[in-house]
Order: sequence, then C-alpha cells, then structure tokens
Amino acid sequence: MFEFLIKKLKAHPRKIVFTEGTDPRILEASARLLSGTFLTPVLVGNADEITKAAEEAGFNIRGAEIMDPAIFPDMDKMVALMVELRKGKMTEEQCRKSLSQANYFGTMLVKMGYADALLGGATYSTADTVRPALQIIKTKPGSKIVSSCFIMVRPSATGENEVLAMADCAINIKPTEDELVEIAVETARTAKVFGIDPKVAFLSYSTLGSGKGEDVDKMRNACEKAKAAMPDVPVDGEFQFDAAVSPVVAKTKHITSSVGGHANTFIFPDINAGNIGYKICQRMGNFDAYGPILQGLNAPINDLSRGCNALEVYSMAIITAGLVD
Ligand SMILES: CC(C)(COP(=O)(O)OP(=O)(O)OC[C@H]1O[C@@H](n2cnc3c(N)ncnc32)[C@H](O)[C@@H]1OP(=O)(O)O)[C@@H](O)C(=O)NCCC(=O)NCCS
Ligand SMILES: CC(=O)OP(=O)(O)O
Repeated sequence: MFEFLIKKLKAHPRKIVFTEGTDPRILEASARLLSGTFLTPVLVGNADEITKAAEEAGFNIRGAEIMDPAIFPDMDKMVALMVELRKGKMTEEQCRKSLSQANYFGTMLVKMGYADALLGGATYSTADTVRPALQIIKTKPGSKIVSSCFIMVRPSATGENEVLAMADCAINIKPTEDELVEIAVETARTAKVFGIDPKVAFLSYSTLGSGKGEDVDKMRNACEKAKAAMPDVPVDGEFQFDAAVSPVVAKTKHITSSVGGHANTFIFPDINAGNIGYKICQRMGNFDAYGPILQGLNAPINDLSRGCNALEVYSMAIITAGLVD
C-alpha cells in the first residue's frame, strides 16, 4: 500500500523521532525499519531504559539513535531557540521544563534539523502530541489551520484495496464553515497522494435539506464554498452517510450529482462525529486506519492513536517521513 513512499525514502533516506522510546510497539516498528535502510529511528528517552525495554521485548534496535533530554549537550541552545519561537508566550523556565518532556524535546529536534520528521502519540494523548507542534512548528504558508485526516484501507474481494479519506477526526473540535472548507481542500489533496480520486461529501444528519438546524446550514454553506474553492474536484452535500455511500439510498434521497452514493472523501461536521465515525469504520468495518495525518503543519509531524499496533506505527512512520517535501 505504501510502496510509493518507501521508494521515495530509499532515494532520500530520513530520520524520524519517536517520542515514546521505550514503548514495545515503537521498538518493534523501529526494529522493522532498521531492517531496511531508508528510515532511521531516533528514540527519545534514557538509553539504558530503551535498551533494556528492547532486550526484554526481543527487538534488535542496533542502528537506532537515542536522544535523552536529560543529557542533551545542546539543551541551552534549544531552550534559547524555543524562547525566541514562543515570542513572549513562554518564559525561559517554562521552556526548559517543557523540553525535559519527550513531546516538546522531540518537536524541537525536528525544528533544529536533528531529524526530518516526528511520530508520537502511542501513549501521549493527541492534544499533548500536537500542541508542541502547533506552538513551535506552526502552520505552513497558505494554511490558516492545522487539521487532520485518516486514510482508511480495507482489502476488497477483487484484490484491490478500498481506500477512503475521513476528516477531521482528531484536531479541530468544532470547525467553522471556513475551517471546514480548508479541511476539505487539504483532505482532497491528501486523498490524491494516497491514490484516491476524491469525491468529497459534506456529512450531516440531513440530506439536501431533509433536516433542519444550524449544523445542517453550516455543512451546506461550507459545501458550497468548497465547490468554489476546488472547482476541479467533485464535491456535494449536505448528505447523510448512507446517501453518500449507497447508490440506492442516494437515488431514493434524490441526489443527482456524481458524489451521491459514490463518495470516498468524507468531511465530518465536528470532532465528535469524525472521531466516532472513523473508529466505527476501523473496529466494526474492518478498515485499517492510518492517521491522524496532520495537514497544514509546517513540518512532517504526526500523531498515533493510543490503540495503535506495531504495524500501524511502522506504516505511519513511513507515511510521515515519506511526505517530507
Ligand atoms: C489541538 C488542540 C490540542 C489545541 O488545543 P490547545 O493546546 O488547548 O490550544 P490553544 O488554544 O491553547 O492553542 C495553542 C496554540 O496552538 C495554536 N492552535 C490551536 N489549534 C490550532 C489549529 N487547529 N491549527 C493551528 N494552530 C492551532 C494556537 O494558535 C496556539 O498558538 P500560540 O500558543 O502560538 O498562540 C485542541 O484543539 C484539542 O484538544 N483538539 C482535540 C484533540 C483530541 O482530543 N482529539 C481526539 C483524539 S484524536
Ligand atoms: C486519533 C485518536 O482517536 O487518538 P486516541 O485514540 O489516542 O485518542
């Protein structure tokens, strides 16, 4: 599934920071990465503890770099840079304290060029993984917000994978109309990277006015703006999920566009719907969930679900570093 990214990495090998250096899933994924030569793990933590955890779990991590904030020789330089980047929002003392933690330290390793990418969140919550990136790395030029999407993959009977994109399931709690437009544009772009020809549905509890309410209006208005923002991509809504994916239901609910019944890129109204929706798909629909893949951030940093397994860590590491420009 991600061979195209491995090929890219083989041409330009990278280093990726893992903020949870002693987690067995991270160690297993690192061992697997080290058996290739395209992505070097940089494990954050105490070297003795990491080595012991790897030995106990039976994983060979020879070749991985280990970076321990407690003995990092350039810590003063790192603190000074973080104080400058936080522009009066954090004191030197607050920055030094933050940098003793793997999430902030790892993010600064990327900022300072010690590594190319970062993957965290095996035990850190999404908020604690993403906040340092929002504060230090910031949005890339042209983006107003950082958002996220999941690439959902399920093998089909034909042997071809069924691949969907879902957003925003992890970052923006209650996106505004304009934020939903930005999320849709970024998600259509991400979908294309993963071989999806996007058909974007704005989801709701209403299909084309069948239900009333502020949230329906928000999705309908955002959908109209998204159509204007990406005229070359099929976009439609507001749709209920069944009308978005079932051609029969789409016909019954009088949808005439090519998106109805055939959507593969889903924009949820808020994080409640998005997070619950992708997890239902993953746990009851047998989809593998890759993400949350952050969009609009000025460096390749990604989060994991704490429910992830080692294979998902391995794949997300390749996705994260493979998306380096
Ligand atoms: C992402 C999240 C952690 C940010 O929350 P927060 O840290 O409380 O946010 P704050 O408002 O204090 O902002 C912190 C910084 O991030 C920036 N920021 C916050 N959300 C942002 C976004 N979506 N895009 C870009 N920047 C953002 C703020 O501008 C601020 O920058 P500054 O400190 O330089 O001024 C929060 O939106 C969140 O908790 N989201 C849900 C995460 C979650 O639980 N997901 C479910 C499981 S995946
Ligand atoms: C993405 C997500 O839901 O993360 P977690 O399961 O860690 O909360």
